[in-house]
Amino acid sequence: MARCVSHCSSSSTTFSPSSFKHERHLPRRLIPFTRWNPTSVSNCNPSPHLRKQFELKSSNGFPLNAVSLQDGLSGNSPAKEPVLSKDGSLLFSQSEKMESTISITVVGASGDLAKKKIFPALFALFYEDCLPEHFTVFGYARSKMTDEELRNTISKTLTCRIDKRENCSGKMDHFLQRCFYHSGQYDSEENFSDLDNKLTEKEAGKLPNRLFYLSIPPNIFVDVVRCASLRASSASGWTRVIVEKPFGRDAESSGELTRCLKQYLAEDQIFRIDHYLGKEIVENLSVLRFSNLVFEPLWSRNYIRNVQFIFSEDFGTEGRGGYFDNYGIIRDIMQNHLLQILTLFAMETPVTLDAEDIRNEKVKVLRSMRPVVLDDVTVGQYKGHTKGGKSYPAYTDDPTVPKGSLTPTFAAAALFIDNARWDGVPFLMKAGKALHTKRAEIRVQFRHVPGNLYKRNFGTDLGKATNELVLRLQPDEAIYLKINNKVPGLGMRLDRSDLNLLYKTRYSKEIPDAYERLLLDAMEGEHRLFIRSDELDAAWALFTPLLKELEEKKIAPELYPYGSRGPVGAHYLAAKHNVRWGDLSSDD
Ligand SMILES: NC(=O)C1=CN([C@@H]2O[C@H](COP(=O)(O)OP(=O)(O)OC[C@H]3O[C@@H](n4cnc5c(N)ncnc54)[C@H](OP(=O)(O)O)[C@@H]3O)[C@@H](O)[C@H]2O)C=CC1
Ligand SMILES: O=C1O[C@H](COP(=O)(O)O)[C@@H](O)[C@H](O)[C@H]1O
Repeated sequence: MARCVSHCSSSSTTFSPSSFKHERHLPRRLIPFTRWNPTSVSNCNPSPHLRKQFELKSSNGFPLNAVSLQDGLSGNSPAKEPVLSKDGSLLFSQSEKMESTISITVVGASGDLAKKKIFPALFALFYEDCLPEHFTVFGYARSKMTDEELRNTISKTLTCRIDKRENCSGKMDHFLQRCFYHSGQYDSEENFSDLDNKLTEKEAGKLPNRLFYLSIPPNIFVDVVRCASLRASSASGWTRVIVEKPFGRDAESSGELTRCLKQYLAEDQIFRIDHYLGKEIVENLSVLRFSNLVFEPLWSRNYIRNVQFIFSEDFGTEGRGGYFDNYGIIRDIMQNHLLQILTLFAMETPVTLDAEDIRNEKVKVLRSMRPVVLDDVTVGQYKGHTKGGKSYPAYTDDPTVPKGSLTPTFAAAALFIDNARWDGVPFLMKAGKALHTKRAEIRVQFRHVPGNLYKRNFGTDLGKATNELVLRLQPDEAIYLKINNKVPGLGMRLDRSDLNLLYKTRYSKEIPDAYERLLLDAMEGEHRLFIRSDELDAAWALFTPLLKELEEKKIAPELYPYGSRGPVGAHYLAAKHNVRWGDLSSDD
């Protein structure tokens, strides 16, 4: 982060804060409810007329046009307040209905994430008619490439998510024709000026809105934001920046990064992405809790014994060892993905579904939590293993990983929320690479039924008699509840069954990738699924002391074989808190 510090200090005298044009937000309640159709949220497909009027909908279901029209005030003229008609709909003058366009610049377009996730997500949005009529996609990186070469590269990863989709190849061609490439350095204002010229040309006099996606290593975030803000931000529309993790390595470096970004951007222009927040089941977590009477009353220490957040991958760092070794599994998965889900799980009912109301509740959870302590953590690292004649490498066999590295590829931790709702309930996290399976899930283990009448029928293992609610994020999205029931017949034998909502059998429509939802929300200016700076600070405050201690004390991770269930230390940790990992139980 040393570079960031120098930019910050030098820029504070040179540039005015927030060179990007600030956004103005229309209070959500001013958006006419008659036009909010929640059932169409995931199904863009607006009529061509609506698309012309920029009728995008975010995952919250709000139409975009209300935002884009008022965002599109030209120059520095003061914000015009929207006028409400008698029926509550918004009135705009004809001159304000200027056609707008969005330019999406993927910075780091030659990289892995851009190819694997960002371009395919943009194409999927285009395929589903979720992008506005006028849009352009630019790739930006140092690699030399022509427009055609970029199109060739990204065409290899574009897929119509379901086979045999109509017009897929035609739509791909149309999409690719909107994709362009500009080669430049990340710290060159001149190169960003050239990009600005190209963007302006493609915007063809329409109201320009610009979205930059920073799909680059974090040490160049601030350079890019500086150059883009000074040379390539929109003069009259909005400018927004999506920032990929990692947001620093600890509280200090993250705070420094935030300060540097805020030299050029207002908080509402920054979209800190955590792609787990865009996953379907994570979106469903709040719906499950707050729209079903049967769950919310149980959602507390009175009925819940423990909650588990589990992430496992059945492959190692493969190719990303260089990045990973500087971060480790706690920063890569726990401090962000799992902690974000935990806050959504544990938060109080927000006042509304607005981004600020939700994020306020999430911050309260984080601030009520105890910092994680070493005694409540176990770390591991995978070692080489041979199975069925096939050899699997150790983490330290990766040529980009320093020999003797102590970086954990596995961690388990117990966390606690010291508030009235969750006092004493262990929230366990477990995350690991090169394990026996790939999955991510939330498991909620409920308490025993008091004075259980059927104790006799369960035998001695009362742990099995309790209910467990599982939200499986991946693979095969599902929500299931383990219940006890009687085996049919004349006897009285009890069984354990799943009430199972398995998405693939319930819904024929395919589930969008998390990046689709998040990109759409960023275009809409919807921050609900992005991380606010105070959330980030609070998240780092929980993990920084632990991370420092692990590094200072050079804690050696427990080795576990590639493809195994992880180190045995995770079981001791769970047992210490009277917990059994649900994913390892025999009836799962
Ligand atoms: N890949 C993934 O699955 C995930 C990635 N991320 C994050 O997203 C961002 C992008 O990831 P990913 O695409 O894997 O990253 P890459 O390492 O592939 O980098 C992206 C591009 O940045 C340029 N670049 C790479 N290293 C440097 C450097 N040291 N200095 C200057 N430019 C460099 C390269 O482009 P060129 O040389 O052409 O300029 C490269 O193609 C990172 O912040 C990463 O942590 C987050 C979640 C998952
Ligand atoms: O952010 C990251 O996520 C991926 C896992 O994402 P998923 O959506 O495939 O579950 C992980 O592999 C990577 O290490 C991490 O940086």
